[in-house]
Amino acid sequence: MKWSEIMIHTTNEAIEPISNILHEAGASGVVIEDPFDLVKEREDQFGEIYQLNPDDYPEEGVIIKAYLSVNSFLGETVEEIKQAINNLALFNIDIGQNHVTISEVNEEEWATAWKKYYNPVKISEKFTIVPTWEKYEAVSSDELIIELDPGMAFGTGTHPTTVMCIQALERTVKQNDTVIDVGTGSGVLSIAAALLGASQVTALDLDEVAVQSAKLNVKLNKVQDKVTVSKNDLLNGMNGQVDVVVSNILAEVIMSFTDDVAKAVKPNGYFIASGIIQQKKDQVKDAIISSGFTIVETIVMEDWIAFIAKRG
Ligand SMILES: C[S@@+](CC[C@H](N)C(=O)[O-])C[C@H]1O[C@@H](n2cnc3c(N)ncnc32)[C@H](O)[C@@H]1O
Repeated sequence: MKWSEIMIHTTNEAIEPISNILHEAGASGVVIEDPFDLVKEREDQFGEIYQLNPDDYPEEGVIIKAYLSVNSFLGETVEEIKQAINNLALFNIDIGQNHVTISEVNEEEWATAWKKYYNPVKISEKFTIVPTWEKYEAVSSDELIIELDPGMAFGTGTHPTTVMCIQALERTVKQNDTVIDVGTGSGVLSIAAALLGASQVTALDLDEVAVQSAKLNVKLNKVQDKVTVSKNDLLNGMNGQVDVVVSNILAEVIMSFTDDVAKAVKPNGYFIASGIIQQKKDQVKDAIISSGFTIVETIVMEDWIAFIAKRG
């Protein structure tokens, strides 16, 4: 099969909405080239073990690459993508240079392009994320390993918004806790919660592709006895209360359902909210506090913020 590579030069803030647009347009996976990854490696903060080529990275902003199968309506698909990206500006999302280029590649190149950027990576004190196709031996006996095949869902486990959630889960989840993961993507956060000792984890996503991907990864990590994956819009229709709700979604979405989260969290339980771009930090914080939470920790990574909030 022939593939066409679409390349969009944009901003950090626009990664998630543009990735969603590309997924909805049928793109097969999305690769993010972010110059922060290079800096991160130089700092060697978490002992990352891969080499990156600076020539592949933009000097400012990020490049999002995705692959579309070449068919008779490719031109229309590309136009729809461009239009949807332009519309993001209406929601005050900074789309930066918004430079879009298209080129053709074959299937073999696509397979390499995707995997080149995804290697075993230690993302927190306890967790190392390992792509299913890589061999990896644990370095220490208390290291926790998450094997992942994100397929077309968001959640390679290495995005700053995900990393912050995993670090927050490490600090909040206790043995036998119950957890809800809203917007599970590849299922990475639910798997992390189960490996940290949660007895029951509910993984929810609106996107059927994510639901299938999460189910696969839950089995791969042998936590299917603890994690249930379902298609659901945020917390709609959910009953009962849990110890921890974790959600890595856009700031606007977080703000839209903080009251529902407050109903779903037990007194003294936690809400971990991520996917928040710096500029939206105060708005999201206010929304979380006005729903009855106290912010106990603010985590910052690159342009992103995550909150650990406790219900009073
Ligand atoms: C940024 S990804 C996070 C994936 C994963 N939890 C992680 O941390 O890497 C956000 C996910 O939220 C899902 N999502 C967006 N809106 C949603 C909604 N209204 N209800 C449930 N899931 C939603 C998307 O499909 C996507 O999989």
